[in-house]
Amino acid sequence: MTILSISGVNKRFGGLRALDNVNLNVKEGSVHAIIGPNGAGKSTLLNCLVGRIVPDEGRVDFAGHSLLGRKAHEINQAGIARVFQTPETFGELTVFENVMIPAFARHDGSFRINLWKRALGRAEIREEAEHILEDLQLADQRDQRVDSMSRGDKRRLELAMCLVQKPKLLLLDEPTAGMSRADTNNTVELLKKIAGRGITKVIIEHDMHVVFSLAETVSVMAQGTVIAEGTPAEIKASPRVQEAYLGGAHL
Ligand SMILES: Nc1ncnc2c1ncn2[C@@H]1O[C@H](COP(=O)(O)OP(=O)(O)OP(=O)(O)O)[C@@H](O)[C@H]1O
Repeated sequence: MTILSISGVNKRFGGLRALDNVNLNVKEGSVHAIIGPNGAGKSTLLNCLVGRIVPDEGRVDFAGHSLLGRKAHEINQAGIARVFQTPETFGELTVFENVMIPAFARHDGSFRINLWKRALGRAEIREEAEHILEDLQLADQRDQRVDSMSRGDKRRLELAMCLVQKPKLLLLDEPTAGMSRADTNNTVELLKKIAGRGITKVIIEHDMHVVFSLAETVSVMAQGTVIAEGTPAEIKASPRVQEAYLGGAHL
């Protein structure tokens, strides 16, 4: 069953067609990667899914409802969470406090930095937060201030902050960008570990090792449109993808 349906989406920036009739369906429970060369339109498309950019034309439907015209927090409450290229965490708070904020928001609908203290009084929310820290191997850093953490750890924390919201759809924007090979492999293993939870994932990623280890379906974008879609094996074997993606080099 399709959980996310993007059809006929166009977006222009002045004279530039950043998205040109994009059509893309994501199957519920799947891991769907979107790849493509720089400037292909991947981030613009992702921004259309979270209410940061409004397409000029087209439809974006999630679980049968249009996302267009909805504010970012409404989209989040509808069950879509996003992990950014640059981690969006609260540096002056601890790891545990950071996770308490979205955990509380899931129960009470408001995502505000000063609310984590109120959440402390709620045992079920505390337990959810502790549990997610265990899962993402952050329990040892529970009481550490976030601004003293490495970038890789911050990204893991951001993933925890998304997962504690129990999203239906998780959008991962280059989850391993800037990471060492060891941190990348660790992130891939964590993402595999959470794969069994029925959370649909859309992942934008340049690292083909990550894409081919995780994705069941790969859509390839070039010049604002989807030029190919298939399994990792089909995409690797596609001459059109080789040509458009790397100017003829092999993936
Ligand atoms: N706010 C904006 N104003 C003007 N042009 C933009 C804006 N955002 C994106 N673009 C342009 O739209 C095109 C698509 O950009 P986008 O960032 O979506 O590509 P991308 O596939 O995500 O690239 P990358 O892999 O480098 O992140 C590019 O030519 C980019 O310069």
